[in-house]
Amino acid sequence: MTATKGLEGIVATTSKISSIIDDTLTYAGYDIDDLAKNATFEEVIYLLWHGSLPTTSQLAELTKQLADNAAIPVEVLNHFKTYPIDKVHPMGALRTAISLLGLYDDESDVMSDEANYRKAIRIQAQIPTVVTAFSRVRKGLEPVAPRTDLSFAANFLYMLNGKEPSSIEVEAFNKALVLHADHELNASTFTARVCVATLSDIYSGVTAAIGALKGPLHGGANEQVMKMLSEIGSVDQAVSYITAKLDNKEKIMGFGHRVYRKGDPRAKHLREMSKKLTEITGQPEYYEISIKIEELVTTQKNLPPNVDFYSASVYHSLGIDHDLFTPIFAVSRTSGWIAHILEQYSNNRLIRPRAEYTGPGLQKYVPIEKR
Ligand SMILES: CC(=O)SCCNC(=O)CCNC(=O)[C@H](O)C(C)(C)COP(=O)(O)OP(=O)(O)OC[C@H]1O[C@@H](n2cnc3c(N)ncnc32)[C@H](O)[C@@H]1OP(=O)(O)O
Ligand SMILES: O=C([O-])CC(=O)C(=O)O
Repeated sequence: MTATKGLEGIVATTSKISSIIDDTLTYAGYDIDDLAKNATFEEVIYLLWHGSLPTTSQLAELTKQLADNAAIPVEVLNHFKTYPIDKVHPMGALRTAISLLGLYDDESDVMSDEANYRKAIRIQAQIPTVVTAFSRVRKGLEPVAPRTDLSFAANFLYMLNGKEPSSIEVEAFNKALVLHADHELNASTFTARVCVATLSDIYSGVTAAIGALKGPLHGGANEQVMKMLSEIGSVDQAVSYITAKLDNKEKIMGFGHRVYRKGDPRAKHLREMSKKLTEITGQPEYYEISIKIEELVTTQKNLPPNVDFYSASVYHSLGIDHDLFTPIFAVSRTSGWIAHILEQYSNNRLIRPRAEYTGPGLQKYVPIEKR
């Protein structure tokens, strides 16, 4: 038995949900470029969960189900108030809150297809409420109740800020949600599938996935990108900052990818949005610094930006706190995690690979007084 470090190139499952072939990303056969330009996030949820785009009535039904289930139990809201609020990262709060939501769901451990679909709706509907309510509670503000007349993207920004977003803000946020929704067998999705392949419940699968997304080599990179942009501060500082990091063999967050070689097709949509939004907010430097970093890292390391790179300046331009960037990734990726969880249940086998043993040879037990 020989191990493949990081399981690189190992095909671990079949899936109908999304594919990355020759650097092209598709959701159920639809090119991400097409979806990013045309689709709402609600349509993408339907596509990932059902394998086809919804009709008008199917979309209306899903939208209503999401709206009807968006409120979260008061116990979860009260729980936030018990957290050591100034020390808690919102990804830790989110991981705990999704687990907690499972305790208040009467169907948490009911494993029928119908119950699993109802739980899927509840989790997808409630995750924006959890993220936005936590954000407000930690600032001493009252949570804003979800509205039933706004789109998923608009409702998130409304619950976060307590005021209706502009159309360009909704367009940008919807696009970001569409672009982050699914990505084949990335680390957090694999985690979710491993978890539920033991026939554990959906809440456990999503909680486990949030834990995996949190790391800076995966979803946590977007917050780190913003930290880097803030540290650089102006275009003329970019060369010395990036060169020093690369000379020091440090990774530049938001660059590189395990699967893409020529580049991440999602990045260009966010680059375009970043340009537009930073002009509107009067902070074009964040876009200009990003462009300079891209030029440096692609020429010096031949590494293109991934989805996390330009999402940072997009979310910053929407006025979103930097430590909410990764929870927002989770809000979107929940749609993909759930699609994969349901697919795993539908054709399940325990996921249990082997390890190549590299420890000592056979030892004889030595009594403690003789060691
Ligand atoms: C949504 C997402 O999860 S997208 C990814 C988000 N993560 C990041 O942006 C973090 C920065 N990027 C990385 O750490 C990596 O590119 C990963 C984790 C995304 C992919 O990593 P892997 O396929 O395991 O590649 P690995 O980390 O082994 O890197 C291969 C080589 O490229 C270098 N490299 C990879 N990414 C970077 C980077 N961002 N900056 C500088 N060098 C890099 C490595 O140092 C390594 O060099 P070496 O062979 O000289 O040691
Ligand atoms: O696929 C990956 O390894 C990481 C990624 O880009 C994603 O999860 O969107």
